[in-house]
Amino acid sequence: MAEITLSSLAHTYETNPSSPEDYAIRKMDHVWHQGGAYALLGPSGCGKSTMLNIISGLLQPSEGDVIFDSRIVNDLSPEERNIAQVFQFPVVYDTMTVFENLAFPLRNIKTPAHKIAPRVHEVAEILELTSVLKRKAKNLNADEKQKVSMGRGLVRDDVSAILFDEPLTVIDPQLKWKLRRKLKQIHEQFNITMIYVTHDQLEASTFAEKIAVMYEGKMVQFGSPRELFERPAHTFVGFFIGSPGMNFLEVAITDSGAQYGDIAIPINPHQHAIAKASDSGNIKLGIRPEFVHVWDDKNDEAFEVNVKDVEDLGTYRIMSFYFGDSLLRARLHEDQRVPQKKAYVSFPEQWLTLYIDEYRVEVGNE
Ligand SMILES: Nc1ncnc2c1ncn2[C@@H]1O[C@H](COP(=O)(O)OP(=O)(O)OP(=O)(O)O)[C@@H](O)[C@H]1O
Repeated sequence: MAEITLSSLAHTYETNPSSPEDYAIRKMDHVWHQGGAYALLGPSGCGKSTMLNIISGLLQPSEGDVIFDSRIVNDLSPEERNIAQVFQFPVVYDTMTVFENLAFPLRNIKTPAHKIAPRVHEVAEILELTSVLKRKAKNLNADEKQKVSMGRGLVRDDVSAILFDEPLTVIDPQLKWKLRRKLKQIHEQFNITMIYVTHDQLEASTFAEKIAVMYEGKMVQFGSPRELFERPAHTFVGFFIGSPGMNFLEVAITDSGAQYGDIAIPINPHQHAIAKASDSGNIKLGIRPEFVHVWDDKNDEAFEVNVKDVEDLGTYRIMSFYFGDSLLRARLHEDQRVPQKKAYVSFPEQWLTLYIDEYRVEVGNE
């Protein structure tokens, strides 16, 4: 078991990188604490697999160090790093039985014979593989094979960490939910560091205590699911997390607040001061649809807006409306009056976030 530190880490697949865009991982520092349940979340191509392969030792970073506790492990192989990795597609030995597949990693590290069967049975029990232990792996279906693959990762209790690279992609949707819960249970039981790569926010937030969001080779936020939702540190996090994502308005900063076209929007004084001092031409206001206040009646605090449509999503509704030239969204509660052509909305100051060059400006008391 280990704390995994990435120190000044960067990786490029190019031979002569000339710009930041040439890097699959841009220079970064990060610590994965021992025993954490983490998700690495981001869209296709943002660098998730590259990061995982650098931690496991399948890939050598172009720059920086991978440190397990206080030891630099850059030159160590995955076996020497003691990392278990579970991939998108099952890695099992077809001609072996399920029992032999699960026992294999233990035999590899010369586990005494009397300890092997109890451990294999324990892991098989958790993954509900007990009834197929004697079956040849080639006779299993895709779900069962992937469970065996995961079991092979989980069977050793001496690993530094277990890395999962989209392990539930091939799994039937019904079983996906169950397996995610199992992984969580295993994490609680064995206290092993787990890093789980996914591009699915639901998968990430049901599994992980903390989520690292990657975007264009950068880790743009590392926080709890709640932090990512309430305080997105980067516009990408606001856009990517939540359904629908955050609303954004490109604004100018005036002496009194933010200005969107000819509409003045009051903002937090601390954020206002920072924005005023900035010479950036890229300033945005963000607010989640959940935090847009939709009033039943006209009042001094509210902006009058034109409603485009209201989508019924069962327990709630999403109202799309025009604010100046921008199409924004607000979430309506089940029992809330549904506005017709006109609606009255306001943006509560505590939920209005200012972004300069795509990064969030902290509010004074945070
Ligand atoms: N072996 C390689 N050679 C060259 N470029 C690569 C290689 N592997 C990945 N890349 C590039 O590095 C960037 C990051 O890829 P990576 O596979 O790490 O992303 P990812 O977030 O895991 O994506 P996905 O979810 O699609 O697997 C992408 O631009 C990709 O095209």
